[in-house]
Amino acid sequence: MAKLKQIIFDLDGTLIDSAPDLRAAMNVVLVELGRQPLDLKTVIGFIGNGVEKLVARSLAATGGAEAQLHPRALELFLQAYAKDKTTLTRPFPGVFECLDRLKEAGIPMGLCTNKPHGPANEICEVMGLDGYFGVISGALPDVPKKPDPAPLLAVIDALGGDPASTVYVGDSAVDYDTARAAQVPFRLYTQGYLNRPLPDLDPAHRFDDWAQVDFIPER
Ligand SMILES: O=C(O)COP(=O)(O)O
Ligand SMILES: [Mg+2]
Repeated sequence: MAKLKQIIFDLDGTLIDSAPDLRAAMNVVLVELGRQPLDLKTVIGFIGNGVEKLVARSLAATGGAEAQLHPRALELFLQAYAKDKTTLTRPFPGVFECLDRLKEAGIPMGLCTNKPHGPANEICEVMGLDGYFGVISGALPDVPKKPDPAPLLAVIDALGGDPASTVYVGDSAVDYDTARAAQVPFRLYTQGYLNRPLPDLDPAHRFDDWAQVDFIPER
């Protein structure tokens, strides 16, 4: 890898443990539709490809994802999540200390998430994460999502860097696929929402503790 110039993070399952609020909002929808609520582990398995997929997978798991039901379920989900985005959400241990170290080292940082752009920005603000990032990029309608490399490449560009000297830090196979497609070095946080094994990923490129990880060893 070229000398690290900038670092970009995924949000859900990487910096924040947001699944409990995603599950709560999803269960508001399911109960409203007369379906059974889902447990946390099941919902975690559905996170990573954006809210449209989360809703579709939750419908499929509770009686069927009829195409005509999806838009209404998505609208109900977004309403419920807008009301209650951070009540049960917490940063993973050591995240802020790590971001502080990188900020002190003068490393430009960005965020690239499949969470919708509005909620992603609001959550970062409420949780005090917004001050670390030069760019916060969330999902927008009709714009490709990860694993398409476009959103990650756009953040790299906006920060003024290039793929080879960037690290993308994520928790999912979607993030891994995105980094590969963008030819960006990748680090996996193993305590997030990984729902597909990544046998090709070098063990040295995985970490399970934000307090221990050193993204800039070549300093
Ligand atoms: O919204 C999702 O499905 C996942 O969001 P993430 O890209 O921050 O992990
Ligand atoms: Mg994630």
